[in-house]
Amino acid sequence: MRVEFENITVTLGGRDVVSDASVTADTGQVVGLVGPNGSGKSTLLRTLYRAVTPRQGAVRVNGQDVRSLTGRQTARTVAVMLQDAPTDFDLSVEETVMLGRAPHHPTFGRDTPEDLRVVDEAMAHTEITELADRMVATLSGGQRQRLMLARALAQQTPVLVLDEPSNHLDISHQHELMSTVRGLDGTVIAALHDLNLASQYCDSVVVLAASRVVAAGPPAEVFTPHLIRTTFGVDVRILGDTTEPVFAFRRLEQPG
Ligand SMILES: Nc1ncnc2c1ncn2[C@@H]1O[C@H](COP(=O)(O)OP(=O)(O)OP(=O)(O)O)[C@@H](O)[C@H]1O
Repeated sequence: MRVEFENITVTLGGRDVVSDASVTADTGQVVGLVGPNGSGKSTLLRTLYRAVTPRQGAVRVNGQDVRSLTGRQTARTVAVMLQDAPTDFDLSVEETVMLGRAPHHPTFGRDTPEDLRVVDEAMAHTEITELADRMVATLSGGQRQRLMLARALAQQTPVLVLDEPSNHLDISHQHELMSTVRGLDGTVIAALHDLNLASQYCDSVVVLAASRVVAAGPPAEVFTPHLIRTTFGVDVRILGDTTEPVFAFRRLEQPG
């Protein structure tokens, strides 16, 4: 499904925290949102799953304004993996992944063999099968993050939103996660802090700074030393070749 954010402005606390942002993710693409803390990445994502209403603009999924979808239709269309997953619910890992099936059930419907198959597959994909009977509260940060991805995968939606999905993951699981989402058929939009991960796994990246989109396109074109310096305030050395650049960052020397 094609996702379009069209001239989105979001006002919170009397301030435009997203200003006139337009972003398109074509069907099957992985699009990365990058930018400094507070630049508006999460807020822009929230407009897609209707946790925030834009003051101006519209978000469309395959041409349809998300505001015209029911809650159930939204849950069947967009799955969300948040950066700080709640931990205070008294459920096992498997039961939590099963929550992802809820939008596919009739009200008070029972779990079907198909639900169990999808849940098993999602747990295997995210390497949490051996944790299936553990209570969520006992998991480590990284295990919890993989659980939240499993729940989102079990939802089997054509659009997946990831909000800083890898902040608790070790390096191997960061790559595992990105390569899992890369291998999905659906459209993925992810807020990412790691420019190397964004560069390696995203078809295109969108750079937000101070609530505005300042650049968008293929990572190799967008992530220039100039853009990284002006947006993030760090110097960058680019290693490797131009098709697979690797960034090494260094704090800007202070003048004087
Ligand atoms: N409910 C709210 N009321 C007032 N301001 C808010 C609210 N929610 C977010 N903001 C502000 O909006 C701005 C953008 O926040 P947002 O979480 O979208 O940024 P972000 O780019 O995702 O940041 P980070 O990289 O730190 O996660 C921030 O200045 C934040 O403090």
